[in-house]
Amino acid sequence: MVSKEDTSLLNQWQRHYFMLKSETSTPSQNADAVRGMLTQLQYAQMTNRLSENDATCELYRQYFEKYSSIVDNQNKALGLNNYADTATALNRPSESLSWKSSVSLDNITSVPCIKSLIQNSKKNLDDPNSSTIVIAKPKQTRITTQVCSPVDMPTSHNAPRPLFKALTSTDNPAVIRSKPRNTSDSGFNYKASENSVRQSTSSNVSQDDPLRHSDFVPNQFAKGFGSREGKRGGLQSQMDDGWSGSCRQPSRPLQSFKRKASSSSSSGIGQGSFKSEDSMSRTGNYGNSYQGNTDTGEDSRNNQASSAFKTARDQLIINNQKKAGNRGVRGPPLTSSYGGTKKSLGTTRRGINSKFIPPVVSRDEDGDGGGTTYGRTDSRNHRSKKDESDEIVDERLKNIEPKMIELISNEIMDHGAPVAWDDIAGLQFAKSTIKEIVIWPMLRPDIFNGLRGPPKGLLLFGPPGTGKTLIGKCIASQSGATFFSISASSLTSKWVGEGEKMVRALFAVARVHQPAVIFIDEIDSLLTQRSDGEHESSRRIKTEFLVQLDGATTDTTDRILVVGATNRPQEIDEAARRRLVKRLYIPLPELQARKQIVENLLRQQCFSLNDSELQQICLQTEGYSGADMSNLCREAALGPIRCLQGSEIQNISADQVRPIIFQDFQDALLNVRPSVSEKDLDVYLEWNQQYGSGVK
Ligand SMILES: Nc1ncnc2c1ncn2[C@@H]1O[C@H](COP(=O)(O)OP(=O)(O)OP(=O)(O)O)[C@@H](O)[C@H]1O
Ligand SMILES: [Mg+2]
Repeated sequence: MVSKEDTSLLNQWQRHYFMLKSETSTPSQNADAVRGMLTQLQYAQMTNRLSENDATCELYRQYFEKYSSIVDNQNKALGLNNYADTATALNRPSESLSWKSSVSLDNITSVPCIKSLIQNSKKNLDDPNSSTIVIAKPKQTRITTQVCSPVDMPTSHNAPRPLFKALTSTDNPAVIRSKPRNTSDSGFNYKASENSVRQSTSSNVSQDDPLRHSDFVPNQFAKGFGSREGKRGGLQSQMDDGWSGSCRQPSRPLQSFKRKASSSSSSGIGQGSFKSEDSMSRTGNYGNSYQGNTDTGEDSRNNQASSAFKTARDQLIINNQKKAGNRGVRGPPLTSSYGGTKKSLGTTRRGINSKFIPPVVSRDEDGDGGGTTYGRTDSRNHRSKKDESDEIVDERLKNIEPKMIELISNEIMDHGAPVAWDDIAGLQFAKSTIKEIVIWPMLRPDIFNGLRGPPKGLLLFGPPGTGKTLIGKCIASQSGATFFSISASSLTSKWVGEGEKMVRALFAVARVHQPAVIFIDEIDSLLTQRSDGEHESSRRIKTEFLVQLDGATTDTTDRILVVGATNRPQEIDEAARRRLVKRLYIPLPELQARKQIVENLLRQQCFSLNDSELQQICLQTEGYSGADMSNLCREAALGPIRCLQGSEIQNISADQVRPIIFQDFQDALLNVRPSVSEKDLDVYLEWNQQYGSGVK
C-alpha cells in the first residue's frame, strides 16, 4: 500500500516532469520544475526513500546539469541567463562599475587625435575667425588645446567621456572661450573642421548642461564679477568680445591659470592661449584686483563697521577712562593680568599705608572721623563713588584665588557694633598694654618702629566671660585698623587644602590692607598642640598659621597684629605660643570692675539702688565673671516685670514699670551663679605665672 505522503510526492514529481517536458513552459518554469525535482530527491534521500548509491548520484548529476543548462543559458528563449548577474554581483561593485581610464589630463595630449588638433590649431591661430578654446582643468592645471569632436576622440569605453564632457561643457567655469561676435549657432559644434575647430558658441549656454551649476565658482564671486561694472579685466574684455553669457570664473584657477600660463607661454604650445593667457593674466590680475577690491571696498566698509562695534566690556572701560580722565584720576588699567578689568576688593587703595575702608558705609556720613563709629573711616579714607574706578587689586594677591579674597573680605571682615574702651569694666592693665601695642603704633608709626615696633601676636587668655572678645571688638572699633574677626569655622573647609589656602589668603589680604588686626576668637581650636593623631588638614592649617605669623615670607615691617582669645591657653601649641609674644591674662573682674559693669548695664534702665546696696551686690558677686554680672543684671531687670499680673502686662506703659530695686538683685542672685570654679581659676593663674606677660 503506497502511503499518502508518497502519493503526493509522486504526484509532485510527475507534475514537475511534465512541466519540464512540455513545449510551452518558459525557462523559468523549467528551472522551477528542476529545482522542485532536486528538492524532492534531497527529501527522498533524507527520508531514506532513496539510498545513497550510484543511481541516486547519477540522478542528482543529471538534474543539476539540467538546472544549470537552464539557469545559465545565455539564449533568452531557453535559459535564464542570470549567470552574469550573479557573477557580476559577486564582483566588488567598484571594480565592475567604475572603470579607470588610462587617459588622464596629463597625457591626453599624447592621444593621436588631440595631437592633430593641436597641430591644426597652431596653423590657424592667426585666423581671426578661428576660435581657440582654452581648456583649464578645474582647480590645478590648465591645458590649452582645441576641442575635438567626440567623434574623433577614442570612442572606446576608456575615452575620458565624463571628464571630456566636463572639460568641454559649454558652461564649465574652467572652459574659457572667445568667440567671434557674429556666429550665432547655439552650443558647441563638435565636428572637427579640416583645419581647425570651428567652434560656434552661443551666449545662452545649453540648459541641460550637467555642469551648468558648477561648484567651482562661489556664487558671491560670480555675482561680484558680474556686478563689477567698468572693471576692464582681461577676461571681462574678452567676454565683451561677444561673450555675453554669465561668465563664472573660479577665482582659484585664475591664480593657478596665471601661474601655469606664465610657465607654459614659453613653450609656444600655449601660443594661442598666450593671447588669451595674456588676457587671462590680466584677468588673473583682475582676479587679484577683484580680491583687492574685496579688501578695500567691502573691507573698508567692514573696518568702519568694526571700528564702530565695541563689546560692552570695552565700552565700560572706555567710559571709566573718560570719567577718570575728566576727574584727573587715573583710569583703571584696561585689563588686569587676569585678562579682565581690575576687580576691586571693595576698598579704595591708595597705597600700602592707607587704612582699610570696610564695604559698609560708616555711621557718620560726613566722614569727619568724629565719634567712635565702627570701622572708623575719616574723610581722607572715605570711599567715594568717584574713586571707585581707580581701585586696583594689589599684586600681592596675584596668586590668591579671587574667590578666597572675596570670602575673606566679605565673610571675615568684622562688622560688629562699635565698642569703646569705657564699655570694658576693669582690666586696666590689659587695656593699657593693648593701647601700647595697637593704638599708639597706628598713631605714630614713625616712633613705633624697629625695636619699638609692635609685636606680631597678642594672646588674651582667662576664664570665660571675662571680656576677651569684648576687647577684640574694642580694638576693631578703636584702632582704625583693618579688623578681621575669624574663628576656626571660617578657616576650615570641606575641601582638602582649602583651609590653609584660606589662612594664606587671610594674611595676604591683611598685608594688603595693613595696618590690620586679625582677631582669632577661641584660638585654641585652631592652634592646639600638634599631636600624631590629629587630622591632616588641621595640621596643615596650623602649620600655615605658624608660617604666616612668623615665617620666611613675613616681613618685619608688616603691621599685622594677630590677637588670639582663648580660655584654654594650656592647649595652645608651643610654636604658636612663641609667636603670640604678649600673653595677657584677663582675670575675673574685681569688685570695682563688677560695680562698673552693673552701673554700665543699669545706665539704660530705671533703677533705685543706693551706693551701699550697690556695694552690697558687688560684694555678693565675688567670683562672678563679666558675663555672669551681665546675666545677673538681666535677671534683676526682670524683677519688676514678674510682679505684674498677666493682664497688667498688656496695658501697662513702659514708664509705669517700677524701677529695679535691691530686692530684685537679691532674687536674681539666687538664680544666677558664677560660671567659673576656683579650680579653673587656679589653672589660669598657674599658666599665667608660667607664660603670662603681664604677671602682676
Ligand atoms: N570687663 C567687662 N566689662 C564689661 N562687660 C563685660 C566684661 N567682661 C565680660 N563682659 C560682658 O560679658 C559678655 C561676654 O564677654 P566676652 O564675650 O568678651 O567674654 P569672653 O572672654 O570672650 O568669653 P569666652 O572666653 O567664653 O569667649 C560681654 O558681652 C559683656 O557684656
Ligand atoms: Mg569670647
